Amino acid sequence: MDKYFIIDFDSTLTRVEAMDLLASISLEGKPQKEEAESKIKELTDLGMNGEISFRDSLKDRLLLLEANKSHLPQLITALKDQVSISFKRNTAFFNEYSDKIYVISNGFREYIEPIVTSLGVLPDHIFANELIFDEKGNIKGFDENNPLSKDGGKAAIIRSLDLDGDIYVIGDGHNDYEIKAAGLANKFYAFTENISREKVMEKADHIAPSLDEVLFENKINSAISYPKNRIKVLLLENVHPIGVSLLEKEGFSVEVYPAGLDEDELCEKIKGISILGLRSKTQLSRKVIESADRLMAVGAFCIGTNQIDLDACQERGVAVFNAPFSNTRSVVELAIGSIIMLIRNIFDKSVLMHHGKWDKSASGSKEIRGKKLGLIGYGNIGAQLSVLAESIGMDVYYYDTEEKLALGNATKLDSLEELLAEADVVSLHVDGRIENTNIIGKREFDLMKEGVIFLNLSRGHVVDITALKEAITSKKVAGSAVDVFPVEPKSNNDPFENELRGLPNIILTPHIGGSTEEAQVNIGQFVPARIMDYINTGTTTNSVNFPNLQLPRLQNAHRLIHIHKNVPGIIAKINQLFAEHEINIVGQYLKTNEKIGYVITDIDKAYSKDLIKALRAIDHTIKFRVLY
Ligand SMILES: NC(=O)C1=CN([C@@H]2O[C@H](COP(=O)(O)OP(=O)(O)OC[C@H]3O[C@@H](n4cnc5c(N)ncnc54)[C@H](O)[C@@H]3O)[C@@H](O)[C@H]2O)C=CC1
Ligand SMILES: O=C(O)C(=O)COP(=O)(O)O
Repeated sequence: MDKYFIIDFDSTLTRVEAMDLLASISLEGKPQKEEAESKIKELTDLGMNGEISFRDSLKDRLLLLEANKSHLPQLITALKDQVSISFKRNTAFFNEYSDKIYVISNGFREYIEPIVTSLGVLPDHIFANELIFDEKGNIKGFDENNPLSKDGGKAAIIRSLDLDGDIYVIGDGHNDYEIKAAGLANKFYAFTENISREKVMEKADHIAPSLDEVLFENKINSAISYPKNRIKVLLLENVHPIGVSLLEKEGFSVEVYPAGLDEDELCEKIKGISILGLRSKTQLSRKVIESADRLMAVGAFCIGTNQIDLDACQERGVAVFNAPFSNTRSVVELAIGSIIMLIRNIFDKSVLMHHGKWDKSASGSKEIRGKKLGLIGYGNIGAQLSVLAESIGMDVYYYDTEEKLALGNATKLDSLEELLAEADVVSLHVDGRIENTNIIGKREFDLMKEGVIFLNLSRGHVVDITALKEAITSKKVAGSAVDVFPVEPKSNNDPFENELRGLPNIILTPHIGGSTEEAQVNIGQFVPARIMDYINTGTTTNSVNFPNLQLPRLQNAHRLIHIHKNVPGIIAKINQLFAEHEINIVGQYLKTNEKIGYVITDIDKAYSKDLIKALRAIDHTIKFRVLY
């Protein structure tokens, strides 16, 4: 059975309503511009939602336009730029199916024809209204005999075409749905790439956020291998709205959840999810990863990735990305602020003041100038804190298990013990690997100077909390700032339980080291960009568990992405298959790490389904996908 596609013009084939655009051109410089434009928009919506008759809407809008023939070339040029993105990328569909595609619009042929014929639509497959001009070229009305100027006009056209086959209508308006309502179409696709009208979506057989979705549903080759709206994204823990909107703009179906989820909840929720976004709270365990059936990528919208079982992700071919330095500065500023507050006992004094007590005294209050800051962990945060602390007069010492360049005048120490004995202020900035559990406990506090200031803004499990409590109670530690805890509440509605509560000169903060607007915006932009690069091109730059490959944009080729266990001979097997299928390789990129191999092969356009089957069947294949 042949399939016919009936496509609407305004807000479907183009991103805008042509009449709105014409109004902005014809009313340019006129005092009534603003008022007229908003009335035109209102009338368009009323008509599109089926709340007033289409004819009335059209008539009233034309009157408000005050347009002239001379405005049309400008309108056509502007509209060419406004062809909907998914239509623009699917010109192959228009060429291949030209005898099956009709554009039926209540708009006007004068501007529709030049736009849609340039896409490949045949002139006699375009049905639209026609303008009437007066002798000065002013638009004075429309041809009232044209069926499209009347309500039910689209259905009348379809009836007259008498098409022999299945009819699929793609449009954003109520008048498109009317074709289906008249029993003249097999399916009505509500097209939502440009505008989503609730009333129209309610009536639709299928919501199509892009033309790719319609083509995919009808098993027609589209310009992209898989419609983006079918890729489900789940974002947990209040990811910044900018991150949400970037992923939505990309066309993914995004669900957001404000808090973390525990293991069992996540095992359920992760089903069907292709991209998971989380922050420091959500534990992404092996059990969760094994419950996932479509997971391709994980975005940690933070620095730390210790909450994610990276090995399990790797074994399942799930690439993990993070934002390694988007909130670094925020943590550093909190550390500097905390050191000054603690060394002056400001918090306790402030609490006393709130209780009406005036305790003016210099006893126990010091400057930070000339004090020794001991940094444990000299990574991104440690190193930046080193620079800032030095610039306000501290003497910086650091200890890192890896060889690190000393910045400014910082002094590298060879052991943790040396550092603990030296520092007036100890600040922890190690990563959250499991081996770092309780690296600071009773023994380490004992090694510190009397009256030391101690900060942990890294991860909760690296400090033995009971030992810290004892060190504070015994006055060994004179002040402490703790931002991270072995157990943290799942959301703002859950209580905070910890034995450090109520101790003197201790600043407790709810894991907000990275919680500044600047940092969250940075992260919200950084992580989606990495994920989109990965999904669209296979690029793995900044992935924390995949071999890092920066790939060129795909041009006129198919990209085959093969992830496999790193065992000998896989690449040979892949290439042998290409040779057997007489496939010309345009480019090939390979990188491995200890566990997996990542091979990207760009090939000429033609390939058979058998080749894809054979590639998937290679032993030790973890994941395989095709991009084109
Ligand atoms: N409180 C908060 O909101 C935030 C906390 N963080 C946490 O801060 C920590 C540091 O972050 P970055 O500096 O970006 O990480 P990084 O990975 O750049 O630096 C960590 C450094 O610690 C060193 N290291 C690891 N174990 C060590 C040990 N036992 N002894 C001495 N050195 C050790 C590593 O060699 C590395 O140089 C991480 O745990 C991260 O998760 C990060 C951002 C915000
Ligand atoms: O970036 C990190 O590693 C942090 O600890 C900050 O985590 P958050 O995004 O606040 O859950």
